[in-house]
Amino acid sequence: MAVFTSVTLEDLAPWMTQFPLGKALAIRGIASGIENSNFFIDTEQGEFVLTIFENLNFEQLPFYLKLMRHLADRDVLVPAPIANADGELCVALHGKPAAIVSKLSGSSQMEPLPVHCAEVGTMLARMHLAAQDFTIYQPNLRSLDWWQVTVPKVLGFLSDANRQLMQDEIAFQSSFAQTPTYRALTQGPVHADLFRNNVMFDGDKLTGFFDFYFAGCDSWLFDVAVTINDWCIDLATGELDLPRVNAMLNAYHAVRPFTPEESLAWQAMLRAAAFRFWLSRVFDFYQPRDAEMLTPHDPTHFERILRLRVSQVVAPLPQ
Ligand SMILES: Nc1ncnc2c1ncn2[C@@H]1O[C@H](COP(=O)(O)OP(=O)(O)O)[C@@H](O)[C@H]1O
Ligand SMILES: N[C@@H](CCOP(=O)(O)O)C(=O)O
Repeated sequence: MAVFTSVTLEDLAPWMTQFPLGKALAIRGIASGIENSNFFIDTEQGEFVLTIFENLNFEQLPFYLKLMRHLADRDVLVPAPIANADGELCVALHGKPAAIVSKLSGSSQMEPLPVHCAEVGTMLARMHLAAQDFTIYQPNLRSLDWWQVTVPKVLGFLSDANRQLMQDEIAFQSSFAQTPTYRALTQGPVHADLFRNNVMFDGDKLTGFFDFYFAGCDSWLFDVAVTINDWCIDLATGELDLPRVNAMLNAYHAVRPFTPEESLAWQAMLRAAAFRFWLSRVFDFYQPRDAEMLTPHDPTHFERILRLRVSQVVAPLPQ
């Protein structure tokens, strides 16, 4: 279900002449993925990934593609978008925006150990630092403003207990966002969806972060919290797994030390990260998008995580 627009080798031949990759030798649709049409392409210069964007438009894409190019140029492991002869990273194919990026080797590590979490922590800190001088601004489009307009749309679908939880959390997060602690958090471009399925490993070595299409400017700590909530938990219960949490946080801290304000904000940020994905999953569950034939992600997973992050005191950040 991840090839919404089909492309043949014959379609590709004239289109590829604008890229410095030689001839396309083979093309294979990629089955996973839910947003875009993705293909592996073999060219005379090696293997690449072709993406046809099904929802994002030509105005929206430069932020994501230029951010990936900026990071790749600074040795952060991400797919490097390939420019055509006019220097463009995004070019129409079958009337839709399309891009070619380098192919990361390996596969996703869905049962990570502390060693994998440490790799992710190190690269995440390097990514935050490397993106500091990226000049294009786009907010995280799934942040507080989106939460505030989306919560009223889903409240009617929820049980009394979940409606209460959602109302309490949006009130808590709205007032937390006004505090000096929140305002002191360092902000910059963040991935904002760095789940296990968006990172590649070759054995224990990280080969790259990908799927930057939820990226935007937000607090670095929010990015860390999103990542911890997916990589460092017992998947059945949502409980934090301390060996993995410590591995990721210590590795991050060794590259980009956490600040005292970030320590104060840590628990609230873990709540924010759980809330963000509970809300989007509830929204997708009750208001499925057109033409989607996919099983929506389970919202109860992040409801469980949110309840835990609200009720349990979390261990402090390394200082
Ligand atoms: N640069 C890349 N290198 C290697 N594999 C990739 C790359 N980009 C995407 N893929 C593969 O394609 C799949 C779908 O990509 P993804 O970005 O998750 O799609 P979608 O945006 O449609 O959700 C990934 O799970 C991965 O296997
Ligand atoms: N990670 C999000 C959904 C985004 O899907 P992705 O496959 O594009 O990362 C979630 O789990 O709810």
